Amino acid sequence: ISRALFADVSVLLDYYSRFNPSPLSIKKFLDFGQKGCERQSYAFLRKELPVRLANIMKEFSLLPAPLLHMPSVMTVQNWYLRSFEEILTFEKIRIDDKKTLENFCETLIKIRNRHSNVVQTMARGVIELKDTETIHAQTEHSIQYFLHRFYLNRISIRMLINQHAALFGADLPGHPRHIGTIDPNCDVTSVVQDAYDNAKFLCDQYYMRSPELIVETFNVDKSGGPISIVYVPSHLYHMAFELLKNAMRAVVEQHSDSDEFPPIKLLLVKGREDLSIKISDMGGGISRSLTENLFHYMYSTAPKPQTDSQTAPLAGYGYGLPLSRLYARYLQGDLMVASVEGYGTDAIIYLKVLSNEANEVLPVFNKTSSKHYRTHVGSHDYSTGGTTVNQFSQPFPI
Ligand SMILES: O=S(=O)(c1ccc(O)cc1O)N1Cc2ccccc2C1
Repeated sequence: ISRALFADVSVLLDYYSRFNPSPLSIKKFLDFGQKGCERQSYAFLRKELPVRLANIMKEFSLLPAPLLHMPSVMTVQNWYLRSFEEILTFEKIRIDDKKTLENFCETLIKIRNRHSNVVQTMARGVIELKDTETIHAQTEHSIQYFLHRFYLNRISIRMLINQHAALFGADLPGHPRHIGTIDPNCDVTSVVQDAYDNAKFLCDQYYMRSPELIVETFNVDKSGGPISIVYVPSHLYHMAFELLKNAMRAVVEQHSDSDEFPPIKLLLVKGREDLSIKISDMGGGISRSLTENLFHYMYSTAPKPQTDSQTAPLAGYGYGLPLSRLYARYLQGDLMVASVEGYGTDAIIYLKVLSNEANEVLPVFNKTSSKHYRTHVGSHDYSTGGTTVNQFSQPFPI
């Protein structure tokens, strides 16, 4: 980028990163989709998208220098810079005639396509870093912290673009009753069943057999009808598919020499506040010390050659679990894994039942977030008798 242009862009980055992103609830998305118009969406997005882009782009510069200078990370940064500039060209335009609205929508779709491989490209950047140098605790913490926020920010930007393109753009029309990517009556049981059918298909292809699924549902409002919420079916599908794949793999590998598998149990309960989906497998489980690694982005997406079956079953887990948890957290839900080593694992998805409570959760660039890139994760404030790391970072002479 030419020097003058670069100076100009960094001024704009500073300006837009000073605004906090404006979270929308799934109810607001729904109401706007049913009665909002393209001009209003345009007026909102041409400010909100630069704000969300600038907030995460400022955080890029806080990344540990070694990662920041990895070729793949530089590539992703350039995609963000170009997209940021392209949207800003609409901030200067006064008129919002039909042609401008069309150009805006085309620009959003071009940006969505440019960023389609961001997850893989960033993953490659982390692997490039791992292959060039050892990663210290602080660096690992900063990378984990950044990637959670970076992917959450990306989910939110793609949600805004997808809604605008689906409602006003040339995107293929989805379900007639869907509002953009949102289903006002998302039938959770049928989405989860779809996820199981597809995971089963893959499992049968790879292992020649697969465990059955037993579904139990409870609806506290006793309506007796299907359990449904206002939600984004593609997000729910992504989460359920990931957890069912993990459960199937665990059961098949744990019971490889027996001729029948313990079934995977899925409990679906719609409470007053939470809709919970618990997926229980008897796949042998995982120790507590390894459970936290399940959500680390450090594990390469290309699985390491498994030396023996004793090595952690999580290597090569790719980003499926951490990204699935971000989809849940994006609209104030959550995803948890509770394992009983030697027996099996429960994985639970929590979603908000009330659409006005399902607000976007958006990372904000400020002093608090910047602190996370500086604090020293090494000093502990608990002693466990093992190698207590003290401020001298050497074990006490015992
Ligand atoms: O770590 S797990 O307990 C496990 C983790 C997440 C999940 O959703 C379900 C799970 O079951 N598990 C994954 C796996 C793969 C191969 C062999 C054995 C195991 C055990």
